[in-house]
Amino acid sequence: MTQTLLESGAELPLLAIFTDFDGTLVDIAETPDAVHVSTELTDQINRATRDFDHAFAVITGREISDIDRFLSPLQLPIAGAHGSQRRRADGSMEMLDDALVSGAEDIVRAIEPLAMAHPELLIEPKTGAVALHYRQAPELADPCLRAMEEALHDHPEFALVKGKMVLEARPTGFDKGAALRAFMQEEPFAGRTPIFIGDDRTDEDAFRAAQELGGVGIKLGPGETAARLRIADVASVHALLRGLGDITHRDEPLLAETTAH
Ligand SMILES: O=P(O)(O)OC[C@H]1O[C@H](O[C@H]2O[C@H](CO)[C@@H](O)[C@H](O)[C@H]2O)[C@H](O)[C@@H](O)[C@@H]1O
Repeated sequence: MTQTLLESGAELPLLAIFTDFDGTLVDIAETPDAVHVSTELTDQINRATRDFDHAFAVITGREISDIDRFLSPLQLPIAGAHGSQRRRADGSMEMLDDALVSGAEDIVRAIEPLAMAHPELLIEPKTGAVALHYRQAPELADPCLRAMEEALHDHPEFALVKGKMVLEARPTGFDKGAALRAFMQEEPFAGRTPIFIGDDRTDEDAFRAAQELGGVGIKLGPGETAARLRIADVASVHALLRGLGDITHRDEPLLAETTAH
């Protein structure tokens, strides 16, 4: 993509970078807590926030507190739990309705019997959302689906979303696309060209939103997608962020000017 932007002869627009976390910034691991976050990655994200004038945000299915813990000491703008939690660039939080918080707690209670009968299953409760993981027991995908569908039957204010070996309940009306649009109305994102990088079905809303706002979606890995561009793997995402940062950062030009003699 860098090449395309440069070859077009146009000036590189000011970019707003949005990225998914699991499967995009870090490789997928066997359990949610087992992901590896290197100090190189936190250093690189720190540098990216500077390169993109702080217009760098994570839009994830995880809780905001989870991402803070993994990327400590960084405190980025983050949309968590698929957009139902949001911390703006100025640090202020968008508050979620109490009814949705207790609705998610109800859903946890409804699926607990299945998880207790099968200790390989993992419930990840979130503020205003719930994930049911079956990576350790793929054969339980169908019973998990039935349990989530039944739990959501009493909670039409929640939608079921399917991720990588996980079923999630998130409040209707919230998704990663809506979160990206909300960021794009605020400083320091407003007026910039959005790029969203993600790897999963739940990222499709954000690919579309970025592209409708004049930017581009970049899908990691195979599979049908609305994203206009693809990238191979997590290492390539890190390289792309580095490369874009290098050509964007105005104080440290990638190419030094030559002195005429
Ligand atoms: O939107 P994302 O940042 O991609 O988050 C999606 C979900 O990621 C986590 O689960 C996934 O990653 C785990 C660790 O690699 C893996 O064990 C699991 O099977 C995946 O589904 C996270 O636990 C969820 O809360 C996120 O919604």
